[in-house]
Parts: sequence; structure tokens; C-alpha cells
Amino acid sequence: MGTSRRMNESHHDCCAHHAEHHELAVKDLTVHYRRVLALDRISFATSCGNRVALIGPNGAGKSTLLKAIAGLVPRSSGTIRWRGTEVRKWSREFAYLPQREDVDWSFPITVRGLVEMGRFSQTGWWRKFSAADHEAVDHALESLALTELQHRQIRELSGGQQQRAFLARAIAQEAHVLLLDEPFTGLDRNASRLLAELLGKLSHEGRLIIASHHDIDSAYKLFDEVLVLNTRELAFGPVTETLTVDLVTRTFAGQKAAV
Ligand SMILES: Nc1ncnc2c1ncn2[C@@H]1O[C@H](COP(=O)(O)OP(=O)(O)OP(=O)(O)O)[C@@H](O)[C@H]1O
Repeated sequence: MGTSRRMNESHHDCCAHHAEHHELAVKDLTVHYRRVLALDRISFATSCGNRVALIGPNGAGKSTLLKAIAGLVPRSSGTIRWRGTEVRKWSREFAYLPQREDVDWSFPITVRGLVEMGRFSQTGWWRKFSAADHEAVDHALESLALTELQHRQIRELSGGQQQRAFLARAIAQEAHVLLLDEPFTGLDRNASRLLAELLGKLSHEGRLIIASHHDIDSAYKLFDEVLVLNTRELAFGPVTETLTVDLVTRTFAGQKAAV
């Protein structure tokens, strides 16, 4: 009961504004790592409630795009606007979930401890945890079906449970834009199905989900929109219209797509 009420509030909070105010607009985004051109003038715009897949071969710049939107890598040029305001550095409205291999899973922290970290970015580390903080953490754990597992160490969880713990941290943070780096990689069929349901629920609540994704076949049912890129942007639009066999073939020419 409490959960569904909060979900509605969250939906309201994200979507009560006019479309141009809750749209993410990336324009001419270019990112270099020293001499390497990782992204070349990427432009797209989307609104909350959408699930956007980033598709492209290895080294195409998918992770870089997620990190650039999250404010974790500097841009060479271009703008990122969120709800009409330019985003210049990390903000709590954006949550980035790294690729599994980039996480130190042996780090000693419980599920609850990880989720509580989502509140610190908001409250500042010096502030005492308030009743509202505890409630937000409880809600995040509950909505990601992690209440039972909250006292377990992160390293003791399955891959799917670990993904959910990171998502719960983002929910506790009250992030509206979830930037997920290959969230389905390494999950078995059941864990993938559960994650797909959760992403559906989170987007339905009004969150914007942007995720790099390797499996072309499942992209049609998991996502609403797709950005196909290979350093440059090759296409952006609704997934069913945009992700054609012809485009996939051209994009992955010389490299086998994970289909
Ligand atoms: N920290 C870094 N320093 C230098 N070059 C980097 C760095 N990170 C990424 N690159 C380069 O930037 C380009 C884009 O890499 P990125 O990781 O964004 O691609 P990706 O599409 O996520 O690849 P994958 O599918 O293999 O994860 C590649 O040429 C990569 O080698």
C-alpha cells in the first residue's frame, strides 16, 4: 500500500512538468581520451518513462556516453540538458551503475549499507540519518525485493541480486535517470526476466532508463528507443522502427554481434 502510493508520487514528481522540462537532450557531444576520439558529435533527446538501449560494437563509446551523461568523464564539446537546464557535473538525479567487471565485489559492505550510500550523496556525510532516510532505504529495498537480503554481504549475492542492490541504491538516491552499463550481461534467464520486469516498473514510475546492451534480439522487447552508435551516431528512434536487420548488419560489419 505504502509502496504503491510512493510510486505514484514518484511518477507524479517526474512527469508533472511539461515535456520540455523533463527531457534529456544531448547535443553534439564529443569526448576524447587524450588522443582517442571516443564520441563524435552525438545528439539525441528523450523523455522520462522511456527505456533507451545503446547498441554498437565493442569500443563504440557506449560506456563513455553513459559516463559523460553521468558527469563522470569530461566532455570535449557539446551540451547535455536535463529538464531544460544544462548539466555540467554529477547531480543526484543521475545514477550510474558500472559494468560488473568494474566493481570490486569483495568490498565489505552489506546490501543495506550499499543502499544507504544512495542517501549520503543527498544528505552529506556529516548529517545524521533521519527517519525519512531510513524510510527511503526501506522503500528502495522493498521495491527491489531485497528486504530479506538486506543484511547479507554484497559479495555473497548472485549477479542478479547484486544488480538489484545497485538499482536499490539509485532508488534510495531518488535518481530519475538510471544509466546502466550492460545490466543484463552475465545474468541467467530468471534473473534477466526479473531485471526486465523491474526496469519496466521503474520506467512506468516515470524514470528514464538508458542502458548499454549487447543482445540485439532481446532489445526489441526490453527497450522503447535505441541509439545505435559507433563513435558517431548511426541512428536514434523507436526500437522497432530503428533497429533494422540492415542497420545491425552495417553497424557490426567486421564484428560479430551477440545475437
Ligand atoms: N580510460 C580510457 N582511456 C583511454 N581510452 C579509453 C578509456 N576508456 C575507453 N577508451 C576508449 O574509448 C573508446 C570507447 O570505449 P567505451 O568503453 O566507451 O566503448 P564501449 O562501446 O562501451 O565498448 P564495450 O562494448 O567493449 O564495453 C574505445 O576506443 C576505448 O578504447
